[in-house]
Amino acid sequence: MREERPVIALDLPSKKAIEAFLAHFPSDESLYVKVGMEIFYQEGPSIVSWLISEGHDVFLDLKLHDIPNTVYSAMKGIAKLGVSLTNVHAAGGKEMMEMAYKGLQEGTPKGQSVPKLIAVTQLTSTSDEQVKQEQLISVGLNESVRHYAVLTQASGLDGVVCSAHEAKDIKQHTSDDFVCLTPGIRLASNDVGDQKRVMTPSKARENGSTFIVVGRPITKAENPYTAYLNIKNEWNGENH
Ligand SMILES: O=C(O)c1cc(=O)[nH]c(=O)n1[C@@H]1O[C@H](COP(=O)(O)O)[C@@H](O)[C@H]1O
Repeated sequence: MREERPVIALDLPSKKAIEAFLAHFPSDESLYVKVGMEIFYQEGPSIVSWLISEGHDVFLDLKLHDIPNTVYSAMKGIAKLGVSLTNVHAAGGKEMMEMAYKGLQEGTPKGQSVPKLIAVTQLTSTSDEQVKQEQLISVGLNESVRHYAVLTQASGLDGVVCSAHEAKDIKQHTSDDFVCLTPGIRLASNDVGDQKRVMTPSKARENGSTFIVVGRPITKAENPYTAYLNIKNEWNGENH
């Protein structure tokens, strides 16, 4: 089911910076936030428990990619943190993804729900040219993304990270309820930055994204709450 709240990427250097950022939002507003490498490697798991205790849902984006046994053990630990969603790289392979899922299931404390698990196909900062020339995947980006999505589903995971450009094709080759979490979201007026495959919130909705992830257009905005609402309204088709 489509998540109505854009997931805010908390790509900030410290808990203090996150506190200052969240002060722009009404204190009773429950957000869906993403904890990624930048903040996790500074603050550790306590940043996750703090955000959850503040009433937010957390996507823990650590993009695990290692041998199956290491990913299995890491996921057993992640399962204890109470996050709603987490991820691995599909390039780690089917056995790694299956072990990641097993780790999450075994590590989740009784009575809690198992976090959703998704796999990164091709990063939204990657172009077709890079896929062909740097990764030597001659079939190109679209086919590589589709292949990873089908492999991810066959590994028992809930969905993938992809760009909104590929979401429609992925749903056709997997199923309607297969999660397509799409970063690289920009309003027509926003800077693209290092992203290559970008799309507006309304187009992402049309293409079947389940979640959109938005960082700098909100975190670097003069008024983050207004920027968040603009994106949220467009994502929910409420712009008139
Ligand atoms: O897994 C992710 O969240 C992710 C995958 C991907 O392919 N592309 C991508 O941009 N992301 C993350 O999504 C966020 C996008 O941030 P902005 O480009 O600032 O909106 C960053 O935190 C990235 O780490």
